[in-house]
Amino acid sequence: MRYVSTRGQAPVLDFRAATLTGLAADGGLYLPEEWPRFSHDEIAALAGLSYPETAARVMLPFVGDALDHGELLALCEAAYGRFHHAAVTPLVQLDHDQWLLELFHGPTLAFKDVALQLLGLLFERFLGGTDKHLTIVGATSGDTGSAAIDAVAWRAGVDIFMLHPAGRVSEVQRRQMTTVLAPNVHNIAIGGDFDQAQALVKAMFADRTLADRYALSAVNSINWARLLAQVVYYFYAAVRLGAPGRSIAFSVPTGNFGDVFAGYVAARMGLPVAKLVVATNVNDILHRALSTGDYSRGTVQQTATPSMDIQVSSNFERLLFDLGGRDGAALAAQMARFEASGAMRLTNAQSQGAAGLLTSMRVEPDDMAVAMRRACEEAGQVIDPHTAIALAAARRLGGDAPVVTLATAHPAKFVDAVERATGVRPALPARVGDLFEREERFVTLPATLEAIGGYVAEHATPSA
Ligand SMILES: Cc1ncc(COP(=O)(O)O)c(C=O)c1O
Ligand SMILES: N[C@@H](CCOP(=O)(O)O)C(=O)O
Repeated sequence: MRYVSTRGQAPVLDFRAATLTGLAADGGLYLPEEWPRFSHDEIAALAGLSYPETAARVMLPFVGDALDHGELLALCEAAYGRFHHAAVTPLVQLDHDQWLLELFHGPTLAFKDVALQLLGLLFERFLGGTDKHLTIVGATSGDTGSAAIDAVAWRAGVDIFMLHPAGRVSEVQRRQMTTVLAPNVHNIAIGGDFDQAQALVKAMFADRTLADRYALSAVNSINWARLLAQVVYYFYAAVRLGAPGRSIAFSVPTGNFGDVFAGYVAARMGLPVAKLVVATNVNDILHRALSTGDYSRGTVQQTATPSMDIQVSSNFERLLFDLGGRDGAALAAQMARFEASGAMRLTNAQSQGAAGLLTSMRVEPDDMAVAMRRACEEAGQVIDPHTAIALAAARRLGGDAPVVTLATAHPAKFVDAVERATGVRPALPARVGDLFEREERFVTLPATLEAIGGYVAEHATPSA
């Protein structure tokens, strides 16, 4: 399988190189040259497989000769062996046609673990036997950071520099990152919002001297391997609910558009997906783009769903590329317009293509709180605020097919918002129970390339 950049100018790579590279050298994002298709029978054959077995089957067509089936399966077994539920991502029924897919049973209690536990192992595997040193630079609005740190802390040959917006992540989220005191972990709080952190990460990749000298790599969903691992749970859930014999809808709390794009990939591979509901909070750029064609940045507002406080959604670029005829030059021009002015319009092909599968909704804070309360009172489920955004949208836009809402985080990560809405104060699982006693370590830096790039250059190890 070969990987091409959405902006058409970067070298075409294989799976191993795309995984280690992260962002493409032309500023674009890597995508497979074509979508592998699963037949009806191949999807049916996933029934009854364990999560790691499903993962290996679904991902194998994408890895080319980087790994054979046995090697990929062994990595999946190791990654998902760290989850605290036998099903890895269990389904919970709320009522006759509404389901939750619990994605938060990994080490850091959010869906990011599903991809990052595997990505950590892929990095190790692909670097094994070389003296290459990798420098991961990442941005987080709360959950990617801790999951990535957990996945690579203490590993030889890798340093991680993780930027988070100071004061804009929950206390649990911050402590999950800053209490990991491994020497290869560097937490940086920036004065700014997530969009600024993400822009700084992309600017570091654009500085080719820095990127090449330190072999920069990504753990955000700009890295294709992140998304690939997230495709798996769409298959896993849909097959459990009757696919390929019936279509399943998914509702996804959306910020950087990675999770929902993974659902789009599953549909392109042949999974019968009735629809994908893109649920946003008041930072609604994606809802506006999908409902009116206007992709224009607003100011990031702080909400009770901090992980979705994002106005520039990296992976939307992948969707626009795929729906717009995979024309790298045209997409590069469209993105340049957006980067220069903060606004651009979707083409007819992009809008109409999206409308065939995606529908969207902006969920207001009160409706989010109602969704939390209702899940608690009617189904005995305490859900986190991000999940509640998607559940509120699922109830409004679901339609006839069964709807699976992705439950992206454990409610104890956002304990104050959950308590306000439900009166219940969920406890952290015992495995992270001493989080508030642990020592924290991070630096605070201005949100400038000079400050952040300088810090990375000072503390990173040059690649061999
Ligand atoms: C708990 C939670 N829900 C939803 C999202 C949004 O997911 P995505 O950025 O893939 O759209 C995030 C952040 O990624 C998150 O941490
Ligand atoms: N919500 C995310 C933001 C980064 O998204 P990613 O999927 O691109 O890593 C977070 O929790 O950090």
